[in-house]
Amino acid sequence: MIPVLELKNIHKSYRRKNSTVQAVKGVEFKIFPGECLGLVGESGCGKSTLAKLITASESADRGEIYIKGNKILEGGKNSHKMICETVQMVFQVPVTSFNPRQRLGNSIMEGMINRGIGKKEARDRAGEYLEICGLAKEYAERYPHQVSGGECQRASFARAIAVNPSLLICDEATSALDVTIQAQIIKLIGKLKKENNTAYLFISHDIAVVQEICDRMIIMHQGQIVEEGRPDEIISNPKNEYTKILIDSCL
Ligand SMILES: Nc1ncnc2c1ncn2[C@@H]1O[C@H](COP(=O)(O)OP(=O)(O)OP(=O)(O)O)[C@@H](O)[C@H]1O
Repeated sequence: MIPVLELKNIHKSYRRKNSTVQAVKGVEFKIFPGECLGLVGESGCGKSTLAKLITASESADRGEIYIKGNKILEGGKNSHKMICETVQMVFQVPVTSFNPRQRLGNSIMEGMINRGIGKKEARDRAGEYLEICGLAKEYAERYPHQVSGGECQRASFARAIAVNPSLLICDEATSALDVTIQAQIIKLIGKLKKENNTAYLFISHDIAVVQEICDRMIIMHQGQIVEEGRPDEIISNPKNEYTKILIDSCL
């Protein structure tokens, strides 16, 4: 089976005024269709950098990224198109990812219209996706500042799933939600995984949530993968010293 996403020996550094930070050092992993991969690690270990590299908002110093078997080329038009068609992202603070002057419904419709769906159908579907994500259709008429953080997060999931992505990257996407909304979103992720074969890269500090929804998990420490495996196995029998500390501090 061809992975939806494959990272090979990825390195990324950031240059600061008087120093260089090695944010990602030789990271490799694959995600297959319908699989949810959890990415866990302390603040600053390079998780968001990986998400930025996958969506080409940053470019790697070294290494290769493949989406559905196709190599992503920096600045390549085809690569950009493929990322847009295949990958969607949901962020921790969704309000900043919405255009403040656009109603939520119009933001959700945008991706569908870009894919050739008629305006009327896109509008109907936007309402349906909002409902799938636990919001009334009427939320389509609201602006981002007129909804709560949790509601905005659900609208952001609606926007992401409206274009039926093969890979959905959730970067701390459930961290700011209260437990009931979080449970709804987790249920939704499970449903989409099963029904649409959507693959997930689920970036989180929350090992308990990762254990609940992820098929595999990766532990990152200082830019490197230090452990990889099934969440239950890692949590009950961590092999790496850092993993042990992380699990003890989280559970
Ligand atoms: N644009 C940038 N310029 C310079 N350094 C950066 C930049 N972006 C990230 N870094 C540094 O790279 C390292 C990895 O950052 P990254 O945001 O990937 O971590 P993270 O694991 O996502 O952290 P968090 O969980 O806090 O979001 C950190 O040391 C961070 O300070």
